[in-house]
Amino acid sequence: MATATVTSLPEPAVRLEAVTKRFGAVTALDEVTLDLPARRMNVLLGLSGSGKSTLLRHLNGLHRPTSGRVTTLGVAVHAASDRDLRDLRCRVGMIFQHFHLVGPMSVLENVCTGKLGSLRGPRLGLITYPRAVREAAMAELAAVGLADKAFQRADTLSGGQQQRVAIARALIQQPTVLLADEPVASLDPITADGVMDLLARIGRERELTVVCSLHQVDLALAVADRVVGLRAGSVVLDRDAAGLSRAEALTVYDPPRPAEAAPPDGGRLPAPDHLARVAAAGS
Ligand SMILES: Nc1ncnc2c1ncn2[C@@H]1O[C@H](COP(=O)(O)OP(=O)(O)OP(=O)(O)O)[C@@H](O)[C@H]1O
Repeated sequence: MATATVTSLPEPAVRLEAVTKRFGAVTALDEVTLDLPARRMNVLLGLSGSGKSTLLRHLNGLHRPTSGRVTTLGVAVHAASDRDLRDLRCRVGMIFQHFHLVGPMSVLENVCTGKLGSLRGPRLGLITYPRAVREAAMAELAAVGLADKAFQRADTLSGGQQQRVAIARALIQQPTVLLADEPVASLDPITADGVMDLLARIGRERELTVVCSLHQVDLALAVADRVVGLRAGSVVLDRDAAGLSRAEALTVYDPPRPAEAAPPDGGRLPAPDHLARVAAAGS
């Protein structure tokens, strides 16, 4: 299987073909086939446990599928060597719900750590990073509006500020794809709006392919170009956000009917009739 890295930006940026992921008896993803367009804000919606994080983690090889194919930026992730994955991860940034900053470290050094994947050898202390990296980190902090916090300990910042630092840490990699796993789930609604606005604006300005899981439907509709809905590991909605109504988006959260109750092996739930009608209305 070829796993060559490509230099031009493929379209779609991400392709999943019949991807199934099982954790023991649990089927987290069930035959997911999906294309995510390049240079767009792609939002994943779905109940807790529907498979959003699992899907995201397949895109940079943090998970490998039980079966099926995952292609990110032209790299066959399902078959990639560790070295191919390391190279891919230099082009695929990731941010998380709980920020994953090093609390006692300065904000600026936290941003510099985003470059560790492409620097040789360990670094300890801001001064051990090349000047060009420190300057790039300052520029990214300015881009997220936090240049004045550069020399403060990361754990003295608010949650919204910490997530902005995490965004700056991802941006210093100069990624082509940015994965965001519930980036605002720990934030109050106003701060969440601000962080998502920032993410959407930077994504547009830098022509990033963003893949972001969210729990807030209204926020998703406000920022998304494409909305993908997951239920019990299956795609039940895959639409451009333009023209997608709130009611249609909310169908992602419809409970399965009793006849669709998950079999003991955690197998696939069939899509309800009304979702088929929603899909047909959008085609
Ligand atoms: N490492 C793992 N080991 C075992 N089961 C897992 C693992 N990761 C995920 N799962 C299971 O896979 C299913 C999908 O989980 P996943 O975290 O992808 O859902 P999610 O939609 O991201 O949920 P949330 O919104 O709560 O983060 C769940 O049943 C979960 O318990």
